[in-house]
Amino acid sequence: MDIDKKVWEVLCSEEDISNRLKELGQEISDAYRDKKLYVVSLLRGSFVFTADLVRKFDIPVKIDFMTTSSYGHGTESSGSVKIVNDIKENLEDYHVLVVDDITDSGLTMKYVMDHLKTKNPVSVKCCVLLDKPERRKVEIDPDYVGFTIPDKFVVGYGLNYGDYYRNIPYVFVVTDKDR
Ligand SMILES: O=P(O)(O)OC[C@H]1O[C@H](OP(=O)(O)OP(=O)(O)O)[C@H](O)[C@@H]1O
Ligand code: HPA
Repeated sequence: MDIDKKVWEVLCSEEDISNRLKELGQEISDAYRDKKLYVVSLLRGSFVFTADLVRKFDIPVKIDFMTTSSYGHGTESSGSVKIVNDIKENLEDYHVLVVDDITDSGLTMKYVMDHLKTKNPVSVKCCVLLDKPERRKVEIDPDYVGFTIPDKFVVGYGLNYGDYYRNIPYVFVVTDKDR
């Protein structure tokens, strides 16, 4: 993708994201009140979303990070998910909530949730900012979703293209200038 020959179309503005995160934060706080909650955030893409989301919780929470990788520099999943860095803590007493920026093919979230279940937590659910159900390759239906989006490659707010643009504070779609 030659980014200079493209236009950026905003899909989720900073205001859209901020408003939706307040709702999600409240919903998740209500669901896990009086439960031991452990957020497992999937690096690198989820660092922005996780930082903003957990600050909307009004309940105590432990937070740790796993690093997963499947896309490399491209716009298509390699089909195989690698856990580059795993959780070290014993999760047996905890309700785990996996937080990621996007569920696309679903391969990453399915693989990580299956992996975390082997650590015998009380429960495992997931929360994603963006859900792209048209691209699913495995069956997975995220428990908490910020926005359901069409089948477009999206960038910004943690999501990268060629390792850039993660720092853009909104989500945008890149399209051809002459379309
Ligand atoms: O549903 P899927 O098709 O598996 O795609 C979703 C995953 O792909 C991206 O991660 P990536 O492997 O690109 O690593 P990154 O988090 O470092 O960007 C994204 O952050 C999700 O974790
Ligand atoms: O649409 C996307 N954009 C950026 N990274 C991604 N990883 C999976 N899908 C996407």
